[in-house]
Amino acid sequence: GSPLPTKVVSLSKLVQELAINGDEPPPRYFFKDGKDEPIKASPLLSSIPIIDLGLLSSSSSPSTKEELEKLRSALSTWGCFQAVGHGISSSFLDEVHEISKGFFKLPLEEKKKYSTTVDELEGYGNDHVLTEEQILDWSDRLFLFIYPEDQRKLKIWPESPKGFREILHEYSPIIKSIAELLFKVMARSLNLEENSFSSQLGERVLMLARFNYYPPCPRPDLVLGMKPHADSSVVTIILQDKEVEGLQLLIDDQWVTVPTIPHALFVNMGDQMEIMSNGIFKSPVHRVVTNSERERISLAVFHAPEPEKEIGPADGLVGEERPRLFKKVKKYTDITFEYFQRGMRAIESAKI
Ligand SMILES: O=C(O)CCC(=O)C(=O)O
Ligand SMILES: [Fe+2]
Repeated sequence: GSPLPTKVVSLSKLVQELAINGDEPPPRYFFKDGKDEPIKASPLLSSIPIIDLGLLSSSSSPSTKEELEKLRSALSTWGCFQAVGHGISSSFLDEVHEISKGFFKLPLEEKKKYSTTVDELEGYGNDHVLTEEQILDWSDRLFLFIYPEDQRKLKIWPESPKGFREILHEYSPIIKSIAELLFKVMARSLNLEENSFSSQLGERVLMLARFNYYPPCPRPDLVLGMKPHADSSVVTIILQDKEVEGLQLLIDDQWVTVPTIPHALFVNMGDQMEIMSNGIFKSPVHRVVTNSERERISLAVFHAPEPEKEIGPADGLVGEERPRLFKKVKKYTDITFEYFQRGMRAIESAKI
């Protein structure tokens, strides 16, 4: 299994159960106490970069070079981009979205067969509660490890809706190969050897799928779907809801909404990529807001190194003009959960 690093006091109630009657959310969910500014977004001043993966995967042509430059610039300013030209059919992505939705639509008793427990990360549930003060997120989740393949815990892979498992088995290698392509082109964009990042990560990388379900919330001004955080992953690849926005990025101290682009994949850097790139690529702080009318569903896939691998700034990125910013880290994800629940950034602990 995947034991949690810190002592978990309890599991919180499923948000879906709280959302049924449209009652006022309990104060434990109030991210804002009503005294400060309510939760809102600022207008997006420049748009989030859109990168064509098709151009990046072709061999050197002038447009590949241009796209690599665009990628480097996107990752060193925003730390994220919308990926198009990824080669996955729109109908398959729709199927992935539909089965995710289908799972959360199942009766509660059916979903509870896959429930997480106090000492497991995997499964269906909600926030693991570490302290009484912890502010809870307005979302339910289904967490499943998809790699290493021989560690898939099929007994908690939902049997319904029909086709769920098959679709996740099919989606997993596709996302894995996109991540592998990204590691290569990210290295190339920094004039490094193609395997500079992937060789640090090892053969048996961990990949974790998180299906996020955000029910409508009667108090979007006070309650967040997911608290501000940066991902502890190397990269995260998200299939966003096609219709309902909710993801926001913290850019220059302002929260800006990520627009939905049907069938694009939203890619963001995690802290471990910020570390490996010696701070050149940014791991953006983001959050998810709620809305009172519509539910929202997303599927995030997190990519992490083989657990015994130590990762650190790539050699080619450390020099006289660019001092080493980070220590080497190992099992980085284990430390981040506690930082997150305390509202702190784990990457601070890796800084020299
Ligand atoms: O729901 C989303 O779009 C983003 C979710 C997220 O940030 C996460 O799962 O870490
Ligand atoms: Fe995230």
